[in-house]
Amino acid sequence: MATPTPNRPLIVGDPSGPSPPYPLRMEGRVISGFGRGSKELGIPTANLPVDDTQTPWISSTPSGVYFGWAALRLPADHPDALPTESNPTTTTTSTTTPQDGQPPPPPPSPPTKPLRQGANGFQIYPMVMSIGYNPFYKNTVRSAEVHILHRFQSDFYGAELRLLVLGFVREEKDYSSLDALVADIWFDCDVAKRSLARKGWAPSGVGVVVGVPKGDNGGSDEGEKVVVVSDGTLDGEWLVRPSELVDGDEGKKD
Ligand SMILES: Cc1cc2nc3c(=O)[nH]c(=O)nc-3n(C[C@H](O)[C@H](O)[C@H](O)COP(=O)(O)O)c2cc1C
Ligand SMILES: Nc1ncnc2c1ncn2[C@@H]1O[C@H](COP(=O)(O)OP(=O)(O)O)[C@@H](O)[C@H]1O
Repeated sequence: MATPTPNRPLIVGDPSGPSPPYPLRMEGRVISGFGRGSKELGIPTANLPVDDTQTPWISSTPSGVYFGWAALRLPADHPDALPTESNPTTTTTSTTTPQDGQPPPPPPSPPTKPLRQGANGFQIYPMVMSIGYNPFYKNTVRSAEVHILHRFQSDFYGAELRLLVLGFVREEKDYSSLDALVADIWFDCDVAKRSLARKGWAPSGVGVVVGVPKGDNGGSDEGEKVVVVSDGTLDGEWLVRPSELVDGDEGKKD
């Protein structure tokens, strides 16, 4: 049994971008898990079916924590669904929020071109995920569960979720307490945010917002420093290609 992992790096991977076997791809509709994420941990995790006919790499990949980008296709009536591409409202540019004791930053210069936030109904978010047996809970079935680094106003069971997995953070562990597990997951979130906030790790042609905590010691203060990585160099087209799933078959939670 373990305490939170000490002295681990806050950034994973080379600045130029992911290296083989990454990126790895996984997709499906969000299914129910054991209902612990929100209630016990305060960290909701969207589960995807673990099926090696659909995701050939999943059975051989080491259990552990991974990070990358999630593309989520929310139903139009979901409170977090964005306007459609035909009616874009969002333009972005690189900016940060003020740091304590520092003068406010100059207003952002106008963007040279509007950056799309996604396409074909998909919205892109940074994510951190766990693949494995959750030794703290002693699961007997392997699960794949994703914490999207965004505060959603409501659930999205049944929504189509695509994952571009870009790197490995750490092995999964048992813990001496729930607090120790939660502390390590928050640190994983910080590692994902910082690692993705680099041009070589951000999708090209898409504006993405990554909240990075202000301090250097991790923490869960999402959004204290907001980094907008405009137009990275990573090929993210797979994330936003048109959906092949039939709507109306979302298998929503009762
Ligand atoms: C980034 C991340 C790291 C995780 N690391 C571990 C871990 O090291 N050990 C473990 O037992 N569970 C780990 N989990 C899994 C949580 O225990 C799991 O999300 C929780 O059991 C909720 O499951 P549920 O979706 O079935 O409710 C991790 C989850 C996430 C999102
Ligand atoms: N930031 C988020 N990341 C992942 N899922 C979220 C997030 N916010 C809300 N959810 C919703 O919460 C659900 C997961 O909650 P959780 O308590 O872990 O239950 P379950 O065990 O059924 O997965 C997801 O399926 C999704 O609908």
